[in-house]
Amino acid sequence: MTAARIAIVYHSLYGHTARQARAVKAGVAQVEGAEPQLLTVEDAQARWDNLAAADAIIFGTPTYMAGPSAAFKAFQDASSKAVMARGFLWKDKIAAGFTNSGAHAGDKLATLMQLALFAAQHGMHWVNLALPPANNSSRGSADDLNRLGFWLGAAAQSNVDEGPERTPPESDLATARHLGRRVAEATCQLVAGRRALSAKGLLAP
Ligand SMILES: Cc1cc2nc3c(=O)[nH]c(=O)nc-3n(C[C@H](O)[C@H](O)[C@H](O)COP(=O)(O)O)c2cc1C
Repeated sequence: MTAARIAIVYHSLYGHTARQARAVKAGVAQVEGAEPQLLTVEDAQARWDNLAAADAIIFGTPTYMAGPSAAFKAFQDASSKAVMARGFLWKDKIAAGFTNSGAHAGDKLATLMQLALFAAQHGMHWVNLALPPANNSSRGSADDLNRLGFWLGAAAQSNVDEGPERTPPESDLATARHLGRRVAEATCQLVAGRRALSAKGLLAP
């Protein structure tokens, strides 16, 4: 069986989003046949061929000033020349996203929307979170999966006076694992479907 290759490209200045990225990777690794590869934005810009060979790319960045961090944006901008101009190399790959910030809302939605638009510019298929919003009733709690109530991707909140060994909380890391697992499942289905069509000579070039 051909493995589904899933790259996770992220930036993290202080380590909090890096913890979230490792949780996404752990979720991918839960799915048989899925091979995660964790890359910082700096690594990724030295290994564009790795990303071109991936079946899915999950993008992760802290929310800084209501959007992706400058380092993540530099990676996005570099992809114009290294990916789009070289022949739309990410077209038809699966994409998803996650972000982490200090405030509970913190304008994280703006970051996830920017990541989804970025994926659309590359012709990728966006996979959402598919979890009900939680922590929104008298029976809810901050321990709930998707406690921050996002749909487009996985969100995490890190207290600004605590290091990454203490924050984000386990509920946000579990939400990140959920996203990784969901992307891995969707990617394995896509890879298997393409292989089946190819065997029948029905896959469009
Ligand atoms: C330049 C800068 C801008 C920030 N802007 C936001 C923001 O718009 N919303 C928010 O909730 N937190 C904001 N924060 C807090 C960070 O998102 C938060 O500390 C996050 O955990 C940092 O992630 P990192 O450790 O992966 O770098 C900002 C922090 C910095 C340094």
